[in-house]
Amino acid sequence: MPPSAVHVPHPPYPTNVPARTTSEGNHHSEWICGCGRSLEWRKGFGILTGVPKVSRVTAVLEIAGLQKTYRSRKGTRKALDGFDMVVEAGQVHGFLGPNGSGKTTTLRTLLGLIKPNGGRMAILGKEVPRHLPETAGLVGAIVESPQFFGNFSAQDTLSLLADAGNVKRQRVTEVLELVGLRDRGKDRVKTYSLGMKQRLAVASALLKQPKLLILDEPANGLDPGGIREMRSLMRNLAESGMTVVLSSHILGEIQLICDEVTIISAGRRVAYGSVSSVLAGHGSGKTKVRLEPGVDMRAAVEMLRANGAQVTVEVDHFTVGNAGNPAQITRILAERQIYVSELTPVSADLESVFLELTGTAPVEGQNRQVDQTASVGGWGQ
Ligand SMILES: Nc1ncnc2c1ncn2[C@@H]1O[C@H](COP(=O)(O)OP(=O)(O)OP(=O)(O)O)[C@@H](O)[C@H]1O
Repeated sequence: MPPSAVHVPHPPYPTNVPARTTSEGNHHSEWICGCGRSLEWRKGFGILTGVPKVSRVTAVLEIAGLQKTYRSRKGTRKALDGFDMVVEAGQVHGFLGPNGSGKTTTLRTLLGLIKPNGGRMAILGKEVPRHLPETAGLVGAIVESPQFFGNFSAQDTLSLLADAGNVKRQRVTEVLELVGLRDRGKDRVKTYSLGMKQRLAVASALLKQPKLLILDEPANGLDPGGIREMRSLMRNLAESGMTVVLSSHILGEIQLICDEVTIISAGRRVAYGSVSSVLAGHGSGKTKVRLEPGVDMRAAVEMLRANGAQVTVEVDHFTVGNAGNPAQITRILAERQIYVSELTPVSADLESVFLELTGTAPVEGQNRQVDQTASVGGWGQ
């Protein structure tokens, strides 16, 4: 059945129906028209058959099986290899991946700047690129560093964009305030620092009060204070109902700010879900050990090292890096009448999980090449 035959305009967006996730992490959602009928033609779009239907659309962004191969005289390069992504309404969603993993390709494809070779995408319940004209006004995006006229001020730049997009001039003042450029809004852009230009870019993406904001490295060039301000801006926007997709290499920042993350490697999704669930699946392999007060920590450490443990000593505790079975630690120490008062697995942080999942952890004595984890299909062949 062709889409037009069943498509009834959807309720504006989005609903508060929670997404459901299986133990395997599969996302289950059903696409329902305003009339309440299921859009059967979307069945192949990441929807599992035989799954009970939720009553409304909850995903602001849904990508399924996206494929993109760049072709040139030199050969082909597979940038996206069946990539999937789901972003629920009102989230700050981190989009992470090493250099060359396919993030920009995904975002550019989503915005209609690149044609995919396969897969399906929908923004705010509408398939793109077919419905891009309807969704374009609802999406604000900075995918590559935007170029501004150096002789224009931020205010001139935004006013021009506002006029072109039928946005009220009042909104220019609001977005300048939001991104912290109020006092420099009348200065020429060529006098701006990198971070100030970045703020202007975010302001331009916010002009239309988009429902979905896509930002590629928004913290690029920002000072620590600016990064913190950007973080609270993102959170405030999400709290006001906007959905924010954030691509960044600053993983500590992502861990602080994002509700959920999608990790891409070699054009495929390798992990997704809430930050805590992604972390929960990956222990650090380290165990923190604290001894009873007054016990000789140095003797305990020596004993463990003699048994092959990799121990890092901190001020009032130590960490064993390779304790496959933490009971070994207590056994070795107890044999010498040394007793532990704390034995805690150290949880992984997003950076170490990222490095593990994407295979990009530095290896001593090796210079990893950017494409080392990519699936390269005959470049130069
Ligand atoms: N126009 C192009 N022609 C050929 N190959 C391309 C083109 N654009 C991107 N690629 C290749 O596609 C792959 C994915 O690139 P992409 O820019 O999507 O990565 P990325 O995850 O955004 O990287 P980064 O974090 O460095 O910005 C890379 O191997 C890149 O070299």
